[in-house]
Amino acid sequence: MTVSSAPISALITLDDAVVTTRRSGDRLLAVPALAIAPGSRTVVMGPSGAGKSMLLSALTGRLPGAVTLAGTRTAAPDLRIGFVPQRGAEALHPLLPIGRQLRSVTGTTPARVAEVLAAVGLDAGALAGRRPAELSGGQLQRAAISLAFLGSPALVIADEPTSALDNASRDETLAMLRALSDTTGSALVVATHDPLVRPALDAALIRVESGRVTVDAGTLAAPAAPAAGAPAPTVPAAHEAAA
Ligand SMILES: Nc1ncnc2c1ncn2[C@@H]1O[C@H](COP(=O)(O)OP(=O)(O)OP(=O)(O)O)[C@@H](O)[C@H]1O
Repeated sequence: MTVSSAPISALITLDDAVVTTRRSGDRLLAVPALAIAPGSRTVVMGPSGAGKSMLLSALTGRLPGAVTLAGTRTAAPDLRIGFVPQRGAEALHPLLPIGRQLRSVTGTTPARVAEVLAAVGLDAGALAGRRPAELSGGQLQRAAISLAFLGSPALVIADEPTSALDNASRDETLAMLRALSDTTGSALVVATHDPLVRPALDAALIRVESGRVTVDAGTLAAPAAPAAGAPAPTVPAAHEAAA
């Protein structure tokens, strides 16, 4: 496995990457060529067991111990990746109040946490002091999303972030992810079974079938570069690093 930290325009690339089991050498995933551009949105779709979660792991470069990755993976220097799991509770410590854990994980202030919770529609005054078991599934997913974006990552990866939600919470969550990726400039890669996710996110499409990854032609184009002299994408106050 080659890992490069040379400056590249893509956040992450995989070239001729193959994931196999260590014990039997069975091939679980093959990625001919894939690049995740800054600020892009991508949906990964495919049947159960096809290799969607394995592809997300391969993008992060952190794979389960039972498998190995061959080929070439490049990543932008100091790349920060936020993660949103299927159920928000999986991203949260079960015993700590929400506000306290968001503060301690990211080293930020209570005011900043309140700001970030407000950005995902949560009232910090009412919820920051509660433990995860005292929040609904939709509220937990919002808290997990705020945690994923809190560190201003260049890339947020989400593994079936809406599959445990009802339709209303799903639609709100997708709108939130889209708005956050727009306003923060973070790229977004979302694995899902749900065909509604891609149009809701206005995302490019990667298909995974029986471990084979294909990219819909032209859908992973990088976003338009800012005009010369244009300011860098602005990050709203709720997503700026704490002073
Ligand atoms: N830690 C592991 N060790 C060995 N094989 C694994 C491991 N994790 C997953 N696999 C295998 O890799 C293949 C792809 O699994 P993966 O979890 O990526 O599928 P998926 O497309 O995300 O499925 P689902 O939609 O059901 O979550 C499956 O055959 C699975 O059994």
